[in-house]
Amino acid sequence: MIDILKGVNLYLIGMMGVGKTTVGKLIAEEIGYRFVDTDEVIVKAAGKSINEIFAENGEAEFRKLEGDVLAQVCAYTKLVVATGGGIVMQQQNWSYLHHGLIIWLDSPIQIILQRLAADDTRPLLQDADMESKLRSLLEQRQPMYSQADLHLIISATETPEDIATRILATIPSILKQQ
Ligand SMILES: Nc1ncnc2c1ncn2[C@@H]1O[C@H](COP(=O)(O)OP(=O)(O)OP(=O)(O)O)[C@@H](O)[C@H]1O
Ligand SMILES: O=C(O)C1=C[C@@H](O)[C@@H](O)[C@H](O)C1
Ligand SMILES: [Mg+2]
Repeated sequence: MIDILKGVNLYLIGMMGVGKTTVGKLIAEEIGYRFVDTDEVIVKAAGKSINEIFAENGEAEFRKLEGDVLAQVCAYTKLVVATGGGIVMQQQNWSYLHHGLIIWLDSPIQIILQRLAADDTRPLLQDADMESKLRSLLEQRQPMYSQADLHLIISATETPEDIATRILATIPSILKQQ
């Protein structure tokens, strides 16, 4: 795997809670790549949580930081990059994502709702009606996510290890198409 990838970065995109961070770490470990999470880099650089950045600086500032981090990250090779769920909405970010292989982790909203019901670390989901909020975000983002090189629909019973294995098994066929 490591040989056929030739150092090309893997970018995981998709909605909040779909498992980009969890699965990304497993893939990186498996193929000997380094793991980077754009959300984690932003939090470290800003010295505050994502909730605090949204509350104190606003979403627009968060999106600017996110774009800056992505621009820096794509200068490196041999990375698995877990991105924030909204990274796909800035057109400029696609010029960076297309430097690597883009993998869309997609799962039914009900699965995401179950996972994030008790999680208050995602400012965009601090809404009385989390389900409607998720649906409306997905509706806006779906056309962008669908520009990925690989679209993986995740079922409720698949473990992060299953998903990582499925991604790695599929990569050779996407590389051939390119
Ligand atoms: N396949 C899975 N099965 C069960 N739980 C999972 C699975 N993948 C992720 N989780 C759990 O769901 C939660 C969200 O996962 P994770 O943080 O990896 O999502 P994310 O896509 O990185 O979200 P964000 O865009 O907000 O960063 C975590 O608690 C994680 O342990
Ligand atoms: O889907 C989104 O817009 C977000 C997802 C998270 O990864 C964080 O980047 C932040 O909570 C925003
Ligand atoms: Mg994440």
